[in-house]
Amino acid sequence: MDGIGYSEYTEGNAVAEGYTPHLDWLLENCPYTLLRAHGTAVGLPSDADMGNSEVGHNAIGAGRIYPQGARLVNEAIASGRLFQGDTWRKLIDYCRRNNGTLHFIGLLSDGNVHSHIDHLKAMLRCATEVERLPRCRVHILLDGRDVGETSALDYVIPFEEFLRELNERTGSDVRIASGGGRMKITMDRYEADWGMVALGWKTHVAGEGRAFPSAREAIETYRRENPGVIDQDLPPFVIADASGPVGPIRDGDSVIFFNYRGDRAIEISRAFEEDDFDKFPREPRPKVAYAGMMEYDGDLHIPKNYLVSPPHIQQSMAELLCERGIRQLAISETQKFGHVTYFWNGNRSGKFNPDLEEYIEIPSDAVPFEQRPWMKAAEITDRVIEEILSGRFDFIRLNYPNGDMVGHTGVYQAAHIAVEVVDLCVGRVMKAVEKAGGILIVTADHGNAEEMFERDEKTGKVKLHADGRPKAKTAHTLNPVWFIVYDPEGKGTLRINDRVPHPGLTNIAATCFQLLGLEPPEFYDPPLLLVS
Ligand SMILES: O=C(O)[C@@H](CO)OP(=O)(O)O
Ligand SMILES: [Mn+2]
Ligand SMILES: [Mn+2]
Repeated sequence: MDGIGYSEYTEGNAVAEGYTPHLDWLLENCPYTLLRAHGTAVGLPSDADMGNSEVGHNAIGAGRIYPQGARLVNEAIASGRLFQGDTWRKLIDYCRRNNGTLHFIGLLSDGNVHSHIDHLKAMLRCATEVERLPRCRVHILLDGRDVGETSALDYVIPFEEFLRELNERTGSDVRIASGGGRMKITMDRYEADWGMVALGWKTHVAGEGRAFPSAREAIETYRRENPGVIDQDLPPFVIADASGPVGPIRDGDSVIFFNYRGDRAIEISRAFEEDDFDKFPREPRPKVAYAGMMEYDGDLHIPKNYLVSPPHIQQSMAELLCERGIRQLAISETQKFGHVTYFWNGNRSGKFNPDLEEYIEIPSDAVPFEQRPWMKAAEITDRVIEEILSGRFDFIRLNYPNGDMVGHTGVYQAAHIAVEVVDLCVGRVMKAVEKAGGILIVTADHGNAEEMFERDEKTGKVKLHADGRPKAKTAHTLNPVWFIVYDPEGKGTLRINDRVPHPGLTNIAATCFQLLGLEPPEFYDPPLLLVS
């Protein structure tokens, strides 16, 4: 149940306020516990970091905690290693030799899911103060999904001030060159909508699009013209002065995509790197040196050059279950397909053993999900029931994206429907599991839909707009998630082991081994159940 967490608050809680008879029944009748799904429990820098799907699925699949991208980049910057590495040197030398510009493209916020603005600032400082590059350009993707839904100017205004001060001090010329909402351009994932990447290319690379004198004016104008639009959906813009766009990407330039998380960074990286590329016409396609903050796909080696090495996740559960001959199915719709495959398997896209594994992707709708909160849950369920009853698999993992994808829209009524849809489908899966003589685990990778209104951190009170409406929250949460075991035949023989210290997502893998009758690897975090 992606993005369905537990919160004691009921106001703005689409899970508590939704009609969820199956979930209610499970919590009434089955062993369950709450798992930590954020912060250090999933390898993030601090417990102030909310959970997300990458770290959540990595943790579930890996069975133990790995320091994650956010932490690895912090460390590489703090130690100076990032700036001594081959990739940084190569990009600096390339644009210096060609009298080119150093470009940065990425998500401008401190959400710490895909990126962190402090990483960008540290690189700009080094590029100007230390490397003495005369010119840098920044292409900003507006967030509103991992941070407040209309917080773009809270980042853009201080950032413009930071650039002004930096330019004054170093004599360099650093400017914002283009941008747009992250759900409109550049950050598509799992090939759901290449059109977004094509539009990002046109904006950042060609410098084509509606022109504004500054990012601030672009944002203010778009908000005035489209009342109610939230940052992630703001249209693209190009910054121009009297002589035209200030920062198209040209031959001899270097480009750093500064997001560290892979799913939404792979497509744009492919557009920069692949010679045989047929997803959209790249006109122009400048000769540049390109690098990502991290290696985004460890199997396909995308991109070729990266600044920081990703966590090297090994011996994740899918791999070890293959070694034990367990036949496995992974299933979801496009929006979360990579989550149950690529993230679950430690950020690798290939199978471990094609004879034992099958991956099913149900194509997602390409619409804003508040318009289709049911998404493809029914289709996923039809298919999984067929597969459960076929007896072809020993272990099935399934992701319902609704709580998360609809939660991100900030539309409360839609989130309500999303949660009820998931509950309805869980009910259908329960029946199939019972018929097949299996066991069902119901859990989640992090919260979202259980907290649809912003709350004051100190008082816990819901924040309100001037007109009294609650402020929508689009981001993930710090809440724990349920871990419920439905064992229709077991007659109460399974119990939660209360002695497991600080249970979190990383305890799930060993628990699956336990339920499959296998000894869990001793380097996994301990299983959650007592089996008697
Ligand atoms: O949509 C996304 O990219 C993230 C939020 O930034 O959500 P999730 O981690 O659930 O995929
Ligand atoms: Mn998720
Ligand atoms: Mn999400």
